[in-house]
Amino acid sequence: MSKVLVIDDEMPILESLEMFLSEKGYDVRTAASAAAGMAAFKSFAPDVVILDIRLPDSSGFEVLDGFNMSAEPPKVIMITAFHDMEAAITSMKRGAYDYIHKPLDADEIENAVEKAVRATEAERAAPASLDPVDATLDDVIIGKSKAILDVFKTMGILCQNDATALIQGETGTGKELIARVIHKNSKNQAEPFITLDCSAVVETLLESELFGHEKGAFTGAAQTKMGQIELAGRGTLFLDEIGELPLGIQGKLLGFLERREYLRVGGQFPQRAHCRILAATHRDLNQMVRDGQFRRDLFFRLNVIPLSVPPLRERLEDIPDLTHHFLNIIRRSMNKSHLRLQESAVAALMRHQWPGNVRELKNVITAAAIRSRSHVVLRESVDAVLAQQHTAADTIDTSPDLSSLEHQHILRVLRSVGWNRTHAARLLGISLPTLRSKIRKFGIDPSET
Ligand SMILES: Nc1ncnc2c1ncn2[C@@H]1O[C@H](COP(=O)(O)OP(=O)(O)OP(=O)(O)O)[C@@H](O)[C@H]1O
Repeated sequence: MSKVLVIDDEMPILESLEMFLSEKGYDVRTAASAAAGMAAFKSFAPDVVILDIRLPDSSGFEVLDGFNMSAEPPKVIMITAFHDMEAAITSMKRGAYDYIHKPLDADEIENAVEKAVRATEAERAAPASLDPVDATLDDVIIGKSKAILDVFKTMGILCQNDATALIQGETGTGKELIARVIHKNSKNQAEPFITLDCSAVVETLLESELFGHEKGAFTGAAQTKMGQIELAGRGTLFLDEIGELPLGIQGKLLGFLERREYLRVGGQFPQRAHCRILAATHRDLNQMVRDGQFRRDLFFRLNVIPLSVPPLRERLEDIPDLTHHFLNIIRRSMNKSHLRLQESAVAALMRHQWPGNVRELKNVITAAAIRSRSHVVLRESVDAVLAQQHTAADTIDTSPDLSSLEHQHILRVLRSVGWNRTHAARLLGISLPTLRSKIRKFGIDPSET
């Protein structure tokens, strides 16, 4: 039988909670002060404590700190009479499991206690030994599926030479990560790796961004400026979203790839370049060639060694390893070395279709971990994040408020592209800076997944 301790100085609350929770099958003790609460904690060893923030002899926060210093801290549900933002934030920051305000709602209390008990049980059921956090979490590509092993093979070839390559795959499949890893394993690894997102720069500035410009080349060109090709030195220039390159610049890029020479905007003397070009796109460049939107000759010139990254739904068997990897990253960034995922949650992750691919998986695990107030990310937290995503994608909002519709729609599009702002801006038909300002305006956050 799970044990619950209630600490509150209001007798009616103590009595009603004792009766209510006993009826629900819990072993309940009560205490009317901080001192009595600490004494009961030591003798009774509760699984869950319901703790009022205002107590006659001390603050509930100090009692909470005391519990958290014990060898086996209980799950603490803080309660307060005030709708107080600061108290709620302080409680969660100081390690409370949940926060509820008065007047107490029976269902809310029951749900919170049940969830806290389940979290405790999951923690006890989890293996005692922890996997050490891997030192190499950055720039590693996780996966053992046949599909990803094929990608590794092509990468191996690309690491031995400096051939141009085109990396194709849906949004969030890891194209930039792959480019970075190729660079890190190539002979010029000490040289720069520079990313230029072709869709994020307005057409008029793209040429100068790529090739640089001479002083006075156009209004506002007060100084000679190096382009990304020059800045990359003997390293790698990663051209992301190459499918968005305007046709005029496609011709100039082709000329550069063939001669390894280029002119700065407004320049007369060709510059020699040494960097390697890796390009990526989520679009079907073959189709774009057929539609006359992408130059055939440039496509063949880029696609010397094609590398196609399969969507996550075609390599679901990689999900357990990816999940483990992202959990390690979260452990490190949240400083929670004990964090782990309930085993049944992985099964739930393997049933999802992942339109936003690996980026979406990473976001879902992060959101579930942030929501979980225990060392174990419960399956129900993962389900809740996935369900929320699903609902947001499917529900037709009937709200008459235009601004909230805009907020919802932007959120929905961002989710559908795995939070890739560039793609979202394109789908929404607005510029990237406009999208950024709307994200700020509506306070949109990836943890809202
Ligand atoms: N196989 C993998 N192993 C580990 N992390 C991965 C893997 N694939 C993707 N990621 C992670 O997922 C996120 C998205 O990856 P990345 O930005 O490389 O995708 P992308 O295909 O370039 O996306 P986009 O087309 O939207 O630009 C990154 O945080 C990346 O580190």
